[in-house]
Amino acid sequence: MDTVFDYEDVQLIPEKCIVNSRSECDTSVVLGGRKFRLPVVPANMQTIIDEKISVYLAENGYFYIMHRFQPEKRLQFVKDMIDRGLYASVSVGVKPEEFTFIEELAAANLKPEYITIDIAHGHSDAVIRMIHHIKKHLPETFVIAGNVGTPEAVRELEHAGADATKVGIGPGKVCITKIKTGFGTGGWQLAALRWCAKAASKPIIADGGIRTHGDIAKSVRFGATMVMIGSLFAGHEESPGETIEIDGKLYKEYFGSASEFQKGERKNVEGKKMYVEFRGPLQDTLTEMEEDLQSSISYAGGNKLADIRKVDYVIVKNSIFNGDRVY
Ligand SMILES: NC(=O)C1=CN([C@@H]2O[C@H](COP(=O)(O)OP(=O)(O)OC[C@H]3O[C@@H](n4cnc5c(N)ncnc54)[C@H](OP(=O)(O)O)[C@@H]3O)[C@@H](O)[C@H]2O)C=CC1
Ligand SMILES: Nc1nc2c(ncn2[C@@H]2O[C@H](COP(=O)(O)O)[C@@H](O)[C@H]2O)c(=O)[nH]1
Repeated sequence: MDTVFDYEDVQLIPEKCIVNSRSECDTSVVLGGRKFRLPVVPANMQTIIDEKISVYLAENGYFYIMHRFQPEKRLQFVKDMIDRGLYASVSVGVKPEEFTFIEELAAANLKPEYITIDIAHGHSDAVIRMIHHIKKHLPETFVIAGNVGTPEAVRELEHAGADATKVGIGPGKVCITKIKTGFGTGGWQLAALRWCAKAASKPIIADGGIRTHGDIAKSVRFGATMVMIGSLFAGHEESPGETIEIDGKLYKEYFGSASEFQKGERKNVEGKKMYVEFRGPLQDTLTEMEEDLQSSISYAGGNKLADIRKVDYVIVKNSIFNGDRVY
């Protein structure tokens, strides 16, 4: 592998503008035959997404993936979304009861449009077995498999039948995998994305490490079709995490899916809890992301998302913030 770098080490190089207004730039993306307004999906974590947010995102043209941490509610969730005329998008693990859940969906003739296999170390036979299981019982469902961090893993999961792979092991804000195990793409997630994207023949979802809206454009440049984001979505008034007040300022709870707060025990803990600053309504962030991405497309000299893929870049090793705070 050649040079490695992360989001903050890279700047994209502008091309001559071809639009008269940033509003002409189209940020939409197609995944699994559906068109979404943004190439962004809030992380399938319990402090990021819930039923209400899922409905809001589906109704308003955004992609969502419901988390898998209240398994007793999942079947009804799929049914409710279908009854409302909305697409259903849920997550599964790989334990035996998760295989049963797929069979229950099929038996009830409930066919989610999207199922995401959400495992820390997705390059595994267990994930391959689950891909085969979903394709056998729900052949029309679009299967996203992850998480992985190598081209070999992308190829193997695609070969097993995955329709998209999710790349990112350890770059997350509440992740401690990199510290506790010494493994992962933390610190070089953007280069890992590029490495994986070169091997991919199907869409890639870049997962973790997004700290600014510009990082979304950088992900697209290096091969992502969609970008999964946790921390930037944790602080909204709709966010499911607890709201606390410190010295008159509001904060929201954000914890890892492999943290003791999620697991209820201190076993194989690879995640932590933090508090993020309150950011107001979710739609304000989605609108700002869209505006910023429209601007990115204009700097790329284009009018659609794919035009970002063509731009050149420089590596500026840890210097783009020049000592400034991000916000
Ligand atoms: N993207 C990332 O960097 C990471 C994300 N996470 C998130 O945390 C949540 C929990 O993940 P996960 O622990 O996989 O889910 P589960 O706790 O559901 O574990 C899934 C299965 O995989 C096994 N397993 C877990 N990790 C490994 C491993 N390193 N090697 C072999 N087998 C393993 C588990 O067994 P056993 O527990 O007995 O080993 C279990 O049978 C998920 O939402 C995941 O996305 C967690 C860590 C990293
Ligand atoms: N290593 C861990 N990674 C985790 C855990 N819970 C979630 N995640 C991953 O983080 C991203 C979100 O990253 P962010 O930088 O946008 O906040 C999420 O989608 C998961 O892939 C965990 O407990 N440990």
